[in-house]
Amino acid sequence: HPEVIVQAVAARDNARTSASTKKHNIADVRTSYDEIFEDPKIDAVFIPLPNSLHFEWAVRAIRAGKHVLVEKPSTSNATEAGIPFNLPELLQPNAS
Ligand SMILES: NC(=O)C1=CN([C@@H]2O[C@H](COP(=O)(O)OP(=O)(O)OC[C@H]3O[C@@H](n4cnc5c(N)ncnc54)[C@H](OP(=O)(O)O)[C@@H]3O)[C@@H](O)[C@H]2O)C=CC1
Ligand SMILES: O=C1OC[C@@H](O)[C@H](O)[C@H]1O
Repeated sequence: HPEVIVQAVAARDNARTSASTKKHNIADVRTSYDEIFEDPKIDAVFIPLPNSLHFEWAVRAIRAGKHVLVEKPSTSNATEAGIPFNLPELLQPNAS
């Protein structure tokens, strides 16, 4: 979409990630997910981590005030599934 800018990518292996981001003209590579959450220029995050990490990082992202697109399955069990969609942050205007 022309209004979407991929601002940054965060991953554990900076050298490997840089090869990929260069190919896609993404200049900004971070080594921690928290750096993404702390950046006010970033409105939304995409979470393509292994399944077991989806819940933890989706909740952290929502709590950081980001819009979240999380890969499926969004959580690992029924208990986790009830939590992200009921966080107080999602009651804020423009939350989704
Ligand atoms: N493959 C499939 O058939 C399907 C996948 N999905 C979802 O799509 C997304 C991408 O899938 P896929 O590429 O197979 O996922 P992978 O599990 O292969 O890759 C996920 C990435 O997460 C990063 N990562 C961060 N922490 C860890 C960790 N502790 N252990 C392993 N990787 C870690 C790695 O990136 P780095 O090394 O750069 O940090 C890794 O490349 C996932 O969210 C998955 O749940 C959904 C449906 C089907
Ligand atoms: O294989 C896959 O990995 C990524 C997912 O978004 C996709 O739906 C799935 O088929």
